Amino acid sequence: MIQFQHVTKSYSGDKKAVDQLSLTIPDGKIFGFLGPNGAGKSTTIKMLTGILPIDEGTITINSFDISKYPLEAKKTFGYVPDSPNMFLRLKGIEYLNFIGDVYDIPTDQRKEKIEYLTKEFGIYDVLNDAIQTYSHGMRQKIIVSGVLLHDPDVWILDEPLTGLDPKSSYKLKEMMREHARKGKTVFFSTHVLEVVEQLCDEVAIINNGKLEFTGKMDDMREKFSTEGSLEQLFLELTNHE
Ligand SMILES: Nc1ncnc2c1ncn2[C@@H]1O[C@H](COP(=O)(O)OP(=O)(O)OP(=O)(O)O)[C@@H](O)[C@H]1O
Repeated sequence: MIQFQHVTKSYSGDKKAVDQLSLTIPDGKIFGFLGPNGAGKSTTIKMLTGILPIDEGTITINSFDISKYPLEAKKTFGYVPDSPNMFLRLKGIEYLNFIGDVYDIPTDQRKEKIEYLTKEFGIYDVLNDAIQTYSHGMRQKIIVSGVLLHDPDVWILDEPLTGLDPKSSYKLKEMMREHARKGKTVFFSTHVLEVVEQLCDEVAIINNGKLEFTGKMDDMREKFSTEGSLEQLFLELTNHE
């Protein structure tokens, strides 16, 4: 479970990138964090994962406060960032073995899992190439494989489907469903309404740093259809490339 309590963040000046966000992400559900470009999704996820300090409020992941107990909190989650341009000089296999070392995954299990995951995502044959030679989608797949390799309880995914080919996107969605079915936590962000409609059990909508809505998908549809003030937001969430 993830809990945000009155979380606020400004980069500079008065404008708040995230403003008094309070939100609970339950276990056993796929939870979508939806908002147009610049709404505050990545800032929220960067605070959640301990990359950015929180100005005000608290965030707990499986009861560990990310500011007070960062190591304990970090052991419980896996994170796929929106930009997969990391560890570019490593070969794919070196990156996955590095993750295996960090999370103490026994060598025999590691080999089997790496083979399974990278075959599922169609990157097995390029594991001996440097990540910098990979396309955006392939870089994303190696990072997703790294997260799945250590199989954390809590998955935090920032725009995970952007840049994935349809087959890999389908596979990742299936894996997210399976993880939630096992009673684990899946929290992902997107600026595309259609993605949450396909995938989510529950959704939170953020706009200009503020929470506009949180609840079940049917209630979100109802809110969009009945509240005229949300029309512009709805257009921004549906009108994408
Ligand atoms: N490093 C930064 N310095 C200053 N302002 C920033 C920085 N990063 C983000 N912002 C601002 O904070 C606000 C929220 O940005 P954020 O990246 O969290 O939005 P987002 O919902 O993730 O958008 P996108 O869908 O485009 O990734 C925006 O107004 C953005 O311009």
